[in-house]
Amino acid sequence: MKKLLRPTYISGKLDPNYRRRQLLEVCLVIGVIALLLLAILNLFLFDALDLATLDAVGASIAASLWYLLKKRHLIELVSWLFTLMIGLLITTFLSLAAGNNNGYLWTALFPPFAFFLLGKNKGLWVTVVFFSIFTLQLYDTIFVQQAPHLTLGAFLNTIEVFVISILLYRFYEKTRTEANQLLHEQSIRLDKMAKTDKLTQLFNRQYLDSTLFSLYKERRSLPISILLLDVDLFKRINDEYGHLFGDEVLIKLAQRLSESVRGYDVVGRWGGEEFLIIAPNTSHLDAVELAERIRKRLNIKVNDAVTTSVSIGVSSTDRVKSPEELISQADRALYQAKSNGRNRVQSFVSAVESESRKVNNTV
Ligand SMILES: Nc1nc2c(ncn2[C@@H]2O[C@H](COP(=O)(O)OP(=O)(O)OP(=O)(O)O)[C@@H](O)[C@H]2O)c(=O)[nH]1
Repeated sequence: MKKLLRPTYISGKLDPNYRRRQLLEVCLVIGVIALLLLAILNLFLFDALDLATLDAVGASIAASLWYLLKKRHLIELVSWLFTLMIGLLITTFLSLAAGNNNGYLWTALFPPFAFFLLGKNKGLWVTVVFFSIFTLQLYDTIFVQQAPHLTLGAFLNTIEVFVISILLYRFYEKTRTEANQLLHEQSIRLDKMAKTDKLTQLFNRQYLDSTLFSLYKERRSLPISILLLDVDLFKRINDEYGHLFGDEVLIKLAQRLSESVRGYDVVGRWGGEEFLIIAPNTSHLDAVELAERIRKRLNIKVNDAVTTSVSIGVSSTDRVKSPEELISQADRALYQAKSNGRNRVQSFVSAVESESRKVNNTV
């Protein structure tokens, strides 16, 4: 019941509800227009008030379903009501028309709607129930009411077509759902690959760039801070223990790094042995504190001879005019941290102060 009343919103063409919604919308709009026209014809041309009333009721039901679909986004509920409505329409028509025409051909329309709108399992059960009712009606028409043009052969042929169409439509629906599912999983996998750095499994530079740009655009009163982090003397580790060992160290550092940040921080590999942390809604002081905590946690004893250390440059958006400037300030701070002896955090603000102090002393 909860699922029936849960609104679902329109997303891209990969959304399994996209085409269901389209089919329902088209059918309901056509239904409202056709039923209103029939009501007018029945009232003014054929003087049949009872049929005109029936048409008007049908048009109101179709319009209400359209409202539930378009304005309330209740696609599950509308799918069920629409399928049941079609089933009722056909059974009512069959019992009115009896065997006077080939009206039972309308039953062929039921499975495509039921399977497409309700899925392979619910569609199967609903179709079986309605086909059983149609079969009983047909039996009554042929053998009880002795319809003139229908024979035992017609009855058997119809049942055979019922069974085959149930099997075929279920097969098509299964194929369609599986293909959709596969596409969906592939698009998730591709999306992940496009964002991820292969070695460390952190976000890659492209993703960091685009995230920083969009966060910068949407920033509010609180600043965004970034931490640019570089592993110290990493070349020595590579030279002494080999590139593969260097890779393992990078993976270990990346793991520790992602464990050290808060859930809303974005961590990625900026390139080589450099990492970037984007800390949204974080003041410069808080970012420096965060950097200090990270620096301590990344002092990892990799083997008896090697303990890693990192240098970190910190900058914040309250002092910049663009994301590029934010990066360049963090880069300058990082450079200072390296020049001041490595294994330290350098805020851009104090980096500038110490640079200007140096200039003043020289003058
Ligand atoms: N194993 C491994 N090494 C890498 C990777 N990317 C970059 N490097 C190495 O990282 C080293 C970076 O060295 P440098 O830029 O000289 O800096 P450093 O030795 O870390 O010294 P400082 O930055 O000044 O502390 C180079 O030897 C690169 O080859 C990688 O994916 N795997």
